[in-house]
Amino acid sequence: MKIPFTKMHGLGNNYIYIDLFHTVLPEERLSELAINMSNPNTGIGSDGMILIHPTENADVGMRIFNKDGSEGMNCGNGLRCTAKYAYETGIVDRQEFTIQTKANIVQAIVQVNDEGKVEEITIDMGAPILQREQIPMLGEAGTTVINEPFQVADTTLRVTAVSMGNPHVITMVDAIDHAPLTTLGPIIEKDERFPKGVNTEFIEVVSDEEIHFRVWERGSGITEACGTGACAAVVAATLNNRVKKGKKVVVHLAGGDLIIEWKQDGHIWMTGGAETIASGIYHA
Ligand SMILES: N[C@H](CCC[C@H](N)C(=O)O)C(=O)O
Repeated sequence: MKIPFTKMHGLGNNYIYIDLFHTVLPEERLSELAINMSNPNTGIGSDGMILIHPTENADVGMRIFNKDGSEGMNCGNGLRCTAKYAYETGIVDRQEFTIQTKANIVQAIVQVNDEGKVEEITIDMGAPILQREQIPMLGEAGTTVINEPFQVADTTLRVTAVSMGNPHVITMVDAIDHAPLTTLGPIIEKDERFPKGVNTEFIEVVSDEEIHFRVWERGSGITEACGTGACAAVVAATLNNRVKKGKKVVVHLAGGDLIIEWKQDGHIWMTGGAETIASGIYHA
C-alpha cells in the first residue's frame, strides 16, 4: 500500500500526517501504521501519526496515534500543524475554523504571511478537566488533584493532575535540568493510579509569566514539546497560585516556546508555530 504523507512538527514534536480527504486507510491497520511509520530505522521516524479527516461536526477532524500505536485523545502541537495544513492545502478557506479531536471541538485562528503560508496559529483549547475521575486518576471521586503527595519509586512527589482531553500529571521542581524525567517518567506513565496511563510533566516556575517545561509522553516517551501538556502546566501552576488566570504565560519547552493563557472565561488559548518538514510516499 502506498500512502502519501506530510511530516510536520510543532516545536520539534513531530508527526506523520495523513490526509484522509484524499487518501483511504483501513481502520484496522492504523495502530500498526503508527508504529511502523514512527520507527526511525525502518520507517520515517516521528513521535507518532496524525490523521486529518473529514467530519460533519467541524471544518476538519484530527486523530492522533502515539509511536507505540495507542490512540491519544488530543494533541496541541498536532492541532497547530493540522490548522496550517488545512489552510495551506485549501481544506478550509478561512483563517478561523473548527477542528474536531476525539476529546472536543476547538477553534483555530491562523496568521498568514504575504506568500499565503501559515506562520503562527492560535487554538482555543477549551476548558481543562479537573475532576479526579475524569482525568482519570484513582481516588475519591468529585475531588481535584492539587499539590497532592504521590509516592513513586523511592520518592514522594507533590502532583497536580489536569486533563486537556488527555491526562497529564504535573510536578513543580526547583530546577528543570534536574527533573527526574527519564527515571520517573516511564514509571508514572504506567502507574495503576492512572487507569488510562498519563503524560508526565515537570515544570520550573520562573515567574508568574514564565515556566520551564519537560515531558515524558504517554505512548511516545520524551518529546521536544507537548501542547496539551503546556496548557495543563499553566493550569497546574495557576491552581498552585504560582501564575494568575487571565495572564499570558511563556512556556519554554525543549523545542521552543508557547504562549498559553488560561482566560477568565475558563478557556485556555495556545499560540505557537508549526512547520512542514517533508512530504512523500510511504510504502506500507
Ligand atoms: N504531543 C501532544 C500530546 C500527545 C498526547 C499523547 N501522548 C497521549 O495523550 O497519549 C501535544 O502536543 O499535546
